Amino acid sequence: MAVSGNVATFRLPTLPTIGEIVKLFNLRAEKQLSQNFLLDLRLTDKIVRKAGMLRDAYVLEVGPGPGGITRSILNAGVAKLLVVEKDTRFIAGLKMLDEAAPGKLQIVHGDILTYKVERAFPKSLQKNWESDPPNVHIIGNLPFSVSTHLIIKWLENVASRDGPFTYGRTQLTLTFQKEVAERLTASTGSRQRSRLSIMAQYLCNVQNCFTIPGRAFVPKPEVDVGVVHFTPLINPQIEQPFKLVEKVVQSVFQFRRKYCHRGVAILFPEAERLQNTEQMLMRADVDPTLRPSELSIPQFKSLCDVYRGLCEESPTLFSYNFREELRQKKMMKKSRSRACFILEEEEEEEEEDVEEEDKSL
Ligand SMILES: C[S@@+](CC[C@H](N)C(=O)[O-])C[C@H]1O[C@@H](n2cnc3c(N)ncnc32)[C@H](O)[C@@H]1O
Repeated sequence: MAVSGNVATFRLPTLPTIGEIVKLFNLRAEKQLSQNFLLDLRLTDKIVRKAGMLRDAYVLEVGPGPGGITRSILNAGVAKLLVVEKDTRFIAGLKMLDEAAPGKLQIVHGDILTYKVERAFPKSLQKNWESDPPNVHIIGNLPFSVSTHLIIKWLENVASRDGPFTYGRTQLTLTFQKEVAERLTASTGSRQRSRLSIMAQYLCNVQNCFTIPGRAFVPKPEVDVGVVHFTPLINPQIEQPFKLVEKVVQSVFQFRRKYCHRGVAILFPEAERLQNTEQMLMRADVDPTLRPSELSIPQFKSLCDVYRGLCEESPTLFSYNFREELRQKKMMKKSRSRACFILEEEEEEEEEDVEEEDKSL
């Protein structure tokens, strides 16, 4: 099937199926690398359609593996496709695709976490941030651990308009574990609303395109997969440095089942906690008894703006680290009562919540 709606001018010649490529090159999926392959080209076509119009586009595919999505991208009539693959075993199979699509495919054996995307394509593709997105796209079905790490890195790049966003508002189409895809797109008040929802949505228009059942992959992962499309916003909904937004959002969601004042409080050293928390929530006009998931992005914006003001008034505030304070308190207690060390109830609760939030990023 060609990409629907587009009259693609390029079609790959008949090639061995992805399943045959996997057998031919003995590409057994490595469990410790969380490799799961998509062999059904109708599905890979569907993912690629969600990236938008790719005719004459410059595309970076992350983690092509045996090349299912790679074929669909080439068939969409792109000008250039650059693939970054970490596992050398896939390079020979990808070279077959290179021969079938001369001049279109560039294979990089490397790690996307360190690859310099800003050098991948010609500078002439750059567009103003305020213009339509450039004809540059990133597509990938990566292991979940990598894609979550990567999206946080790339969101920071959106904020600073560097890395893949040197070209302008480069669009991303990436897969995530279904639950992460739901968090990325969760709206105010929903159960899945989390730190990731705010960080993604204040910077991008984020769309949960569709879910791929785990059974569509070989080998079958334990979970289903969500395909998510990101288009950076012209104007971020919060105009503060990424690290400041990250700190406020992370703190608020630290105690996700409690009222939001609990999370806001940990932005401040113990000595001035109560007073500053009250002041911050009042100035930001945020009801302290809302749960973190009930806060809208404009409310996070107010919190970030007020916190920025407080940091300007007190220059050491931004470097304050609640966990560090907690760790030092624990160490002092430990040394005071080595024989029987009992955590106070509230600290235990805080520790549990901190751990719980770490798990549910
Ligand atoms: C889940 S498999 C998907 C393969 C293929 N795209 C598909 O859909 O069938 C993930 C692929 O990403 C590659 N990969 C994992 N970590 C990577 C990294 N840091 N940089 C580049 N590729 C990576 C793996 O080797 C593997 O080929």
